[in-house]
Amino acid sequence: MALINLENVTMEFPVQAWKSDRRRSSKEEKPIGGQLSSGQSGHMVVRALDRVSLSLGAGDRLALLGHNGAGKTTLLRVMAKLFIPTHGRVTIQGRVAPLLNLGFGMDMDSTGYDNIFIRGLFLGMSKAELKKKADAISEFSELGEFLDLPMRTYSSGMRARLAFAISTHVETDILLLDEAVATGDARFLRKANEKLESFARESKLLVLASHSNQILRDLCNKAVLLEHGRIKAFGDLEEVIETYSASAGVDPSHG
Ligand SMILES: Nc1ncnc2c1ncn2[C@@H]1O[C@H](COP(=O)(O)OP(=O)(O)OP(=O)(O)O)[C@@H](O)[C@H]1O
Repeated sequence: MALINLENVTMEFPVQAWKSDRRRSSKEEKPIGGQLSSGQSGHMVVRALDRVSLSLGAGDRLALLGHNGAGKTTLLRVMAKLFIPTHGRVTIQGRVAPLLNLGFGMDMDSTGYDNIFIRGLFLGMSKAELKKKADAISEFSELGEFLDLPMRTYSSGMRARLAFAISTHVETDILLLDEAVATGDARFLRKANEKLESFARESKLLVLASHSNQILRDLCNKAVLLEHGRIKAFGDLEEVIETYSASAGVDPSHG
């Protein structure tokens, strides 16, 4: 079973007392960020998502498009239940694998090998499942003897390799992906991208945020365009890419 249902979801972040005398002419103004305003309590808030309603089921591979700060990552985090929305309802059915922040659920003082179990359990895998998969994960990470050393001794690329290897070996119904997760050296990056593609194709429901039309075209069949936290367009991927490209004044065949 794979289902995501969002009803009127609004996400506001309180921000420090904020005062800006900046004035921008409408000519200069480019879309950026969520909506800055005064919230119900009178404190300043950034409204990152504004009454978002969305219903997704098995077979849907949704691309999230939008300018910097449009709300893509916030939406993924709400779907992963890492953020509880300020208003609205989120219903998720099925096992969720969030590939949003690869560092979540890792213990820097434990060895790389132990972290396979720590992060694997955090992602919802059972001990028995992890025992079966530990060798494949170790092999995919290519960390060899380094797996017996504490993670704090790893370079950031080595940490990313291990986190990536663990996350992509989870059996899942729903995969939530932020494009920024694939990292490492050039050779590992190629291998990581191939793994990501096969992982995305196997998962029943995929939501992917990316600024690369090529990646979105490879993996997705539907799209949402967000603008200042609101859904501006939803539907066929090519049509939404066209709408976004037209509003940003760029060629849809690029990127
Ligand atoms: N923890 C936070 N505290 C305050 N504001 C936040 C927080 N997280 C996100 N925001 C704000 O919410 C808005 C949406 O941010 P989000 O990261 O979801 O955008 P995005 O579409 O993923 O952007 P990008 O393409 O640049 O990664 C932005 O205005 C951002 O400043």
